[in-house]
Amino acid sequence: MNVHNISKENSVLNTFISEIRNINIQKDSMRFRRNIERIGEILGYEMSKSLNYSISKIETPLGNCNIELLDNNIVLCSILRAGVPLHNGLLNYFDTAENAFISAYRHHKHDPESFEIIVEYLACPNLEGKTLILADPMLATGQSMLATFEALKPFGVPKEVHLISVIGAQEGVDFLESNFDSETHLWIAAIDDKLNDKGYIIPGLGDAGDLAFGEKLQQ
Ligand SMILES: O=P(O)(O)OC[C@H]1O[C@H](OP(=O)(O)OP(=O)(O)O)[C@H](O)[C@@H]1O
Ligand SMILES: O=c1cc[nH]c(=O)[nH]1
Ligand SMILES: [Mg+2]
Repeated sequence: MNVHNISKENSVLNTFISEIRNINIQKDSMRFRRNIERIGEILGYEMSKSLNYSISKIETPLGNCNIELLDNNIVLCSILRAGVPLHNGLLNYFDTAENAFISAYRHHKHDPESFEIIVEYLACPNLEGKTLILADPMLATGQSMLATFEALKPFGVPKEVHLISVIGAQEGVDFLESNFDSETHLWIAAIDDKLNDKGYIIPGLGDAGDLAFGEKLQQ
């Protein structure tokens, strides 16, 4: 897998990452969602540099020019719930992308430290030969990303797969590296050191779904 850790280079991205992590600023859910969206825009822009382009002739009011435009047929798939603002950010840049949504949540069976991933809702176009972007802001154990990717398999074989995440734990990145093929790309805005015993990223930011949309009752 090709891992692109965008925060290796300083940029305005650092501001948005610091705000979603900051215990005070993150309480403003509108700002939290907007920051995730802005990070989605930046990750999408960085990812776009790896896509395929071909020359188009553009007529301006004063003449013609050639410009290389995106060839890829993109399907943008986000993991509910926390993926929604990230999806919006990516869709801001990939105007003609097709869209897919899939749900994944942690179901705690007996104790708070063990869980399984439940995939229930799935709406997806044909993926055959397309460029699949699978987006989820938090990459903790990596199990949601893998479970959703497996659930998408009946929809066709994508030409390219790009995973997009905002904050990951090194453990989750390693898990994806051993479960996705070497051609897959991971575009990520920050990689943290570890997970706690409940599978939360440390230092991370807390619960992204709750920060974006409010607390939910455990099922
Ligand atoms: O890498 P993993 O260990 O699988 O964890 C990451 C998952 O956890 C969060 O979702 P959560 O289950 O909190 O659902 P939510 O988006 O509805 O809050 C996050 O959005 C990922 O989907
Ligand atoms: O740290 C984490 C891990 C999973 N889901 C989150 O929202 N945060
Ligand atoms: Mg989730």
